[in-house]
Amino acid sequence: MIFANRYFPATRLRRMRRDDFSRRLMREHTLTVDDLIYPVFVLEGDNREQDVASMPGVKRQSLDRLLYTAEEAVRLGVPMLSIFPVIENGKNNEATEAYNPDGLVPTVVRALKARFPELGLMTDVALDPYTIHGQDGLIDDAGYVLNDETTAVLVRQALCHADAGADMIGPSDMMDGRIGAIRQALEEEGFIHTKIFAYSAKYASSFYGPFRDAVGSAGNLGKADKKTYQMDPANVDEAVQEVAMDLEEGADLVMIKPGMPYLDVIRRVKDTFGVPTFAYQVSGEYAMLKAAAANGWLDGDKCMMESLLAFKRAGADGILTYFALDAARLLKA
Ligand SMILES: NCC(=O)CCC(=O)O
Ligand SMILES: [Mg+2]
Repeated sequence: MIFANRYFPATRLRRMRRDDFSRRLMREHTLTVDDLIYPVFVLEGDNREQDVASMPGVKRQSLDRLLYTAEEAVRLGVPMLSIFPVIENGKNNEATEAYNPDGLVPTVVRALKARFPELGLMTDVALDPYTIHGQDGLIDDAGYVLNDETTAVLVRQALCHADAGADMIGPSDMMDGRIGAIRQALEEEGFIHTKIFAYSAKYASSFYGPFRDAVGSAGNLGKADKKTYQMDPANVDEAVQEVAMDLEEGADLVMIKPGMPYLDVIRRVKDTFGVPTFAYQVSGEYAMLKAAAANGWLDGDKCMMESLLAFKRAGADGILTYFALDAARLLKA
């Protein structure tokens, strides 16, 4: 008999796997509620709630309804919400609504902070909800997204969110130099505690489709793509460079997005920098798992928990996920 492992049978790895107690003792990674960030979609107006067809279980809600969702997040111990606005009126080429102090996001932040001061709030800093063309920045006549002109608007947007009480600013736009510009402006205006959660390695992914349905930017974007500013899915050294720059410029936390198809990037970033590193399990990942579960092809709860644990194993400190409340409920049970 030929043994692949010459120590066999002295070493039987199945010995430790045989019983639940020994499996628990040797478990290397765990998922807890502290790892979860819940992205929410907010609508203008009152008493409004809409299902997102491609994201079963996810809703767009007006503020009065969102307060109940926030209350549930607090009850379950989820540390933070990430707020995404659905802008129905006021889109233009200059994205002026992005820094309106009485706009949807600042209004929602003030109301949530007043009601649930202990619940962390992150706001998205990017112009795609506010532009007619659905790009994350200002464009020139050829449709090219202008870096420095966009950054100037992002700075105004970030200050507007910080002034409303946002705990974390999440620039998701991928302009060069925007973390430094935002950090400098925050410092100058006295917002020294406002954290910057940098979407550092955001790939030009096809897994964002359902999100664009949710915020209603899919129609605006049409057939255009974001490849001149988001990263090429083929690259990983470039992600390291992106993260290095964002940290140098003053980011407090960094993100890799999407999640599950990019676990190698998470591991590389965590090992290289050892800083707070997060994954975004994006809308397309959520939709895939939900669709398979709805068909009876996968066990939805088990695959959800396994996918979230995989981010921890890959080195992530936490995960932005549309499953946050569902996972928190299971963890509590
Ligand atoms: N800036 C936020 C996103 O693009 C979210 C993507 C997704 O969940 O698909
Ligand atoms: Mg960058």
